This record gives sequence, structure tokens and C-alpha cells, in this order.
Amino acid sequence: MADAILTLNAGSSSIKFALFAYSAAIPQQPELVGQIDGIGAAGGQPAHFNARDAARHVLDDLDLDLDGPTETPHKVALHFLVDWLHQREAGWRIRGVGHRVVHGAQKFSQPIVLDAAMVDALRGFIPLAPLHQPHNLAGIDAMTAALPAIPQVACFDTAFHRSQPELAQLFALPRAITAQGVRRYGFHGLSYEYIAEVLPRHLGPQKARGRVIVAHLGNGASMCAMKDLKSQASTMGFTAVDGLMMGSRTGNLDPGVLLYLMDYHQMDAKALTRLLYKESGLLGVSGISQDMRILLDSPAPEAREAVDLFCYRVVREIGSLTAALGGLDALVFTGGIGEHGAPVRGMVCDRLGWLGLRLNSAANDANASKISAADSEIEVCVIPTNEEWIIARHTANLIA
Ligand SMILES: Nc1ncnc2c1ncn2[C@@H]1O[C@H](COP(=O)(O)OP(=O)(O)O)[C@@H](O)[C@H]1O
Ligand SMILES: CC(=O)OP(=O)(O)O
Ligand SMILES: [Mg+2]
Repeated sequence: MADAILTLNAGSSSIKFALFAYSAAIPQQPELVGQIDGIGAAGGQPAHFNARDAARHVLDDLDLDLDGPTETPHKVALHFLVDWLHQREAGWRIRGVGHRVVHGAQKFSQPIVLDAAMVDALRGFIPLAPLHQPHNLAGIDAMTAALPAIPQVACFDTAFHRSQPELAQLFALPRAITAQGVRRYGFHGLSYEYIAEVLPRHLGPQKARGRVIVAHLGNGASMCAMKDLKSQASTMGFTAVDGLMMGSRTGNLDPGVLLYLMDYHQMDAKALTRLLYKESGLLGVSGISQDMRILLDSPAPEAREAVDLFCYRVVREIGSLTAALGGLDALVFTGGIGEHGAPVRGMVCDRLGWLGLRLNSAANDANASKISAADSEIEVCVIPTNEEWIIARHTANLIA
């Protein structure tokens, strides 16, 4: 039996997992990788499970009915996954489980080995990330129950941003509220940590340490301004609803809109949470879907407007982050939309000619790793992210 590290990334509508061979240097490619997505989808749509081996051969691909009499769809999905892994992991001995945990607040700026007190502390951050933290914790609970003797490690989405200058983390609130931890945290840190690690290979060591914006455009979307491969600023703030427009989240919003909805539409915190996180973004503006692929294929003007607004907001925030960095040397696209959405990258880059950015359209259409033209003043890259590998490596280091 060979030793392995299991990683779990339990998101708002999906659970991603990967199994890595455990060695002194964890390989970037997992032995087993898969996901359950479409968890809790509207209209009774089934969830979907897919798993592939190291050669990317499909091991299983099936619809899942997660409706249970008592348990939430996420919990049913986790039970399915634990059973499936039990059957499939034959030949592997799991030595540690690494979890993506979205919020570590000010308390955690490094990955940690979990114990009961730590898990309790993480539960205290649920109000800061209502769409993510409960699912992260459900994943930790399920794996602790299934593998009680195996160390569980939490890797935080917020940790990478703790290097930001104080001004980038502050809201213009009274000090007493700031002191309670109401500050800008930033998320998708495991993805940015991966990009920072591989960036010198793409840009060369010198430019990689320059002024770089990384656009992580997935279902959740944010951008990170980096210098010296460290986070200087991010579009996400106190929670993962801030910044860019997302699949079903608003991104930044005039706080006056919330006051208006509370005062004149009697919406309470629960109703506003649903509105801001689940009913807005690409889904709310298009009225069709939160899936960028569906909107790009749709002839409906509302779909077009949703995509246009998404790109416009990315461009506006690139302007803001460029100002924070004092200029721009390179732009990196990652995440599902960033890696595969050539039309989105094209629309964003076409609006950045004022920065001296020139796109190589053929390279962009081919999802090439470098998509800027030879005469572009800004180098533009597409780099597939690998949050799972970052989690596996931290886990291996901590349990060694
Ligand atoms: N070929 C594609 N073109 C455009 N968008 C795509 C493509 N493939 C995936 N996406 C989009 O990527 C998003 C999901 O990104 P992903 O990073 O997997 O999300 P998350 O990890 O946040 O669940 C969806 O909006 C999906 O439509
Ligand atoms: C923090 C966040 O938005 O995560 P995700 O993209 O997985 O929804
Ligand atoms: Mg993601």
C-alpha cells in the first residue's frame, strides 16, 4: 500500500476532491481527482459526480439524487464521497486530509492541524462566509468521522492576503469596529499562492516579481494585485460577496441599496443574504443562468448584458488595482472562466488598450498560456490554477 494525501474543497454548490501520492515532494498531478457539482440545484435537478484517474481516464460519471429525508444535500453528497473513496482508495493508505477553509479571519494566517478547539474557532467564522464556511466544516466533520485517526489540516483562502499593507485592509469605519476584525480579508488565496509559485516559470523571475494582477474568474471571482509575488490588494473584502460580479453574487454594491431594501422592502438579514449571494450576479442580471458557458451561447439580450457587465466590472477593478500597484507589468487569468472563457478574456483585454495591452487573438482563442501580442507592454498569461496541490503540500508538510 502506498501513502496518500486526500484534499477536499467543499464549496457552495460543489465538493472537489483529489488524492495525491505522499512523498517528500508531492507531485502536482493527483492520482485520483473528481467532484460532485450541482449540489442543491434549483428545480430538483440531480447533482453530478465525476472522477478520473492519474491518466485522466473517467472512473465514474453519474447523476446523483441527493434528496434525503433528514440530511442536507451537502451531507448526503459527503456520505456518497466517503463510501466511494472507501471502495476506490484500495492500494492507498490516506495519511492526512487537507481541507480548503474559506475564512481564517485574523486568527489564522498559516495552515493548521485541526483539533476540536480549532474546529470550534472555525465555526465562529460562519457569519463571515455563510455560503462557504458551513460546507467546509461539514467536510471536516465527515472526514473526521470517516478517518478518526488521521490528521486533518485546514488551509485558508484568507491566509495569502495577510501580507497586504495595512491601508489595503482597512475600511473607513470607526476604530472600535475595525478592532472587532471588520476589515478586508480577501479570498481565493490558495489559488493565488499557486499562481505566485509557478509565475516565475511563465514570466521569468524578474517580471514575476513585478506588478502583476491575477484574475481568478470562477463561479466565485476575485482579483489580486501582487508585487514581489505577495498580495498587495484584493477585490474581495470582509466577505466573499465583495468586488467583482460573480455567478450569483453581486460583488460590490452601494451600501445604500441595502438600507433602502431594509427600510422600504422590509428585507431582513436572511433575505438580503439570499439576494446578495444566491440570486444576483450573472444569474440575477441574465435571469437565465449563473453558468458563463450558457450565457456565452445564449442569443438573449439579457445574457449578453450580464456578460458585458461582468467584463466591465473586471476592467474597472483592473484600473483600481493598477493604481494601487503604481502600474502594471502582467495580467494572469485563471479559474474556470479565466482558463476557458476566451470571449471574456477578449472583451476584458480589448478595453485595456489604454494600458498598452495588445492581445494575440489567435493565442487567446486557443487558450494558449501566453495570449499577449509581441508588441504588448503588458504580458498576459492563462495559467490553470491548482488549489488542490497547494492544500496537499501544506498537509504533507504539517503532518511530516
Ligand atoms: N469553456 C468555458 N467558457 C466559459 N466559461 C467556462 C468554460 N468552462 C467553464 N466555465 C465557467 O467557469 C465557471 C466555474 O469556474 P470554477 O473555477 O470551476 O468555479 P468554482 O471553483 O468557483 O466552482 C462557470 O461559470 C463556468 O461556466
Ligand atoms: C471564496 C470564494 O468565492 O470561493 P468560490 O470561488 O469557491 O465560491
Ligand atoms: Mg473555485
